[in-house]
Amino acid sequence: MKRDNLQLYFIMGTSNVLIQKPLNVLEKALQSGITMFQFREKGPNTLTGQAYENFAQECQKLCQQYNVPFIVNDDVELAVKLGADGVHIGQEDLPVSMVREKIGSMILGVSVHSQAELQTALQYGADYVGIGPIFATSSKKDAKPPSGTKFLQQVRIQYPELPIVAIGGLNCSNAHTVFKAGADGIAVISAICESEDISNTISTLKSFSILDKKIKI
Ligand SMILES: Cc1ncc(COP(=O)(O)OP(=O)(O)O)c(N)n1
Ligand SMILES: Cc1nc(C(=O)O)sc1CCOP(=O)(O)O
Ligand SMILES: [Mg+2]
Repeated sequence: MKRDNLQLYFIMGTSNVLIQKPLNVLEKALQSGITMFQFREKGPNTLTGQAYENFAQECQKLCQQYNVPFIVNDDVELAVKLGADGVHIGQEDLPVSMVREKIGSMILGVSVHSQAELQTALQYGADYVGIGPIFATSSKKDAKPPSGTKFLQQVRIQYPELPIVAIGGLNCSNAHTVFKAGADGIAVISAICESEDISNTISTLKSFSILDKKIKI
């Protein structure tokens, strides 16, 4: 996995999309330039059983068409079954060591909030870390209190080459703060799911990254 893949990491499940069809939102986001996708079917009235698996597969197929990595949140068995590109886990999920054993060389993303969690993630070969919530979020009901950018800045100084994605309450008005703090990218749900103009939102969010700045020069 390259650090560039984290530039604009879109996370979505059916409960995040109220008006449009979830697959239409994903396709529009892919057309508009998201660089990574996480299937996160969590929250109220979520799909289960075969419908859950079918929806995951449809998301995966779309990601493959646009050559964007397809990452599964939490569900390691599903990721292995579908041959996903990777898995994202947090501190309440299976231990990092166990997940690495189950997924082999697939991409492994781990949420970290402290030095201890970071060291464990690195010890077992996390490919990237997720740091958040930076700002308040309404998309994760059990989210920790907003952390701001201090920990993110510390981790960047400590590990200049580590792929880091920031998450939690990020939008077109505040995303610049996390790129400035050293994040390679941002992970968002509501900024895209609730956008009235997905294409414009995505180009604005990406414009804060150094990758887009390099292209413009
Ligand atoms: C990119 C990214 N970062 C953090 C998270 C949060 O993971 P986790 O703490 O396991 O919470 P859930 O998403 O499982 O509710 C994430 N999913 N993605
Ligand atoms: C899935 C998730 N994880 C978080 C964390 O802090 O670990 S915050 C979050 C929700 C992000 O959604 P939005 O972009 O709508 O704030
Ligand atoms: Mg999790």
